[in-house]
Amino acid sequence: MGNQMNDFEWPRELQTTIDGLAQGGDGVGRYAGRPVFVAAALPGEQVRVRLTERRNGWARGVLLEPPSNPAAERVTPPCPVYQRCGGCDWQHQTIESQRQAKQTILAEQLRFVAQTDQAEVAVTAAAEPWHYRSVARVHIDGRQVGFYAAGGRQIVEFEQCLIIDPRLNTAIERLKPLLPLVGLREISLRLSTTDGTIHGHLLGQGQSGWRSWARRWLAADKTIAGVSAETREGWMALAGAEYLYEQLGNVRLRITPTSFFQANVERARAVLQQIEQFLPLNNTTRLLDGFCGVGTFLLPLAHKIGHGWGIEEHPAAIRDAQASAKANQLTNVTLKTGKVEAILPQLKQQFDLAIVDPPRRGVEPVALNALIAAEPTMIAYVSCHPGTLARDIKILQAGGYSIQHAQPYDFFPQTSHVESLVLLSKV
Ligand SMILES: C[S@@+](CC[C@H](N)C(=O)[O-])C[C@H]1O[C@@H](n2cnc3c(N)ncnc32)[C@H](O)[C@@H]1O
Repeated sequence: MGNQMNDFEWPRELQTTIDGLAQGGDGVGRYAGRPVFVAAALPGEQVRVRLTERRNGWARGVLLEPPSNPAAERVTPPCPVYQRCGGCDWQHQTIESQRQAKQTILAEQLRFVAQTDQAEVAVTAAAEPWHYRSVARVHIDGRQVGFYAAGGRQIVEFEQCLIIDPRLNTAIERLKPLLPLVGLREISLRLSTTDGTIHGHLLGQGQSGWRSWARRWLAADKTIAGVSAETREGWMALAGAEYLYEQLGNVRLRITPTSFFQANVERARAVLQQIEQFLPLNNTTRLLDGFCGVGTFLLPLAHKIGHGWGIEEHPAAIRDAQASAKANQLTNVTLKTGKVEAILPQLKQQFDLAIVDPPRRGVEPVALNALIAAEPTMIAYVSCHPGTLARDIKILQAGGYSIQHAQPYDFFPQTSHVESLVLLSKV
């Protein structure tokens, strides 16, 4: 328990009424004026809570029993390992209320952190609530295969995960009889939604026997197109195809096993389409894609612009983007390896339009200031964390930008993760 020296004495258990949902997914109640974050609790519910973390200004806890007055949005989670597996924290509420909550969370972050009332948050753009993930990262111990338990490293086995693509469930079932494999701790399986092939990436203490095991896996399951392993230097191919490919717009993107690529590819396509509609691209446009990954947004837009710049810190992802640019005959892109905060200030390049899609920690202030200095007329900010998004928007607003459109995209139904697209334009 994360107790701290307190001047406020929290009880072990308490009763409260939930009045909202916090970024991060918990219900929020109050005790002696201080917020109490309660897992799996919904607004309006009166709950009895056992505290698991007590701080001076706030506490966190879990339900002692089902709420006495369950919210109308409460549903029975369909997954048999719900709350044991650390995967889906919001299966206890309807998909409609999840989406409404994501909208509220984004609106509140923009209001309270970015301090803007000007932003109207559009209705959450939604897609398939189940079986949407094209990546599954399973942990392995001997013959045990599963996901980590909530808040721990214990493996929770499952028969059919309800949020991964059914083809990944089948591949995991076919994999089990081939185990154990000495030194194997984890496999990341990625499905190409374009051609249905799967790539398996092995993590652990690699052994000489892994290569022949990989060949056996390929022979046992025809959907597995390639197997690779993590190494100290990066990665190595063990058997079959080295790369996976996904079609986005009119571009076929190459994806190395260690490169970031979106886990919900259908939503990534929807965001790309929306960016394309928002940004007034033409054949003289100078477009920046900060945090470009394998070129997910930049390359499909390249045929519509004058010149594009992509910046990405992971060398393998930039090599993928370069290979895809070449294979798709896109000669009007400059791809730079390195941190956006280091490269952008040095580029001294003006842009007409910009896309940024940073990790959860958001964009460094030095990079935001360099972006402002580059004077794009519009910025499309794709975010996986509403808090850091709102913090960064505050800086962009001070730099002369205002929000034109803000919308959550439901990339991860059944979870509290909020992905959003915000369009800003120069005032
Ligand atoms: C959320 S992903 C987006 C990638 C790409 N836009 C896509 O949709 O596939 C963020 C990317 O930023 C990269 N990254 C993280 N921190 C970075 C930094 N400081 N500078 C440049 N790239 C960074 C990661 O390697 C990752 O590829």
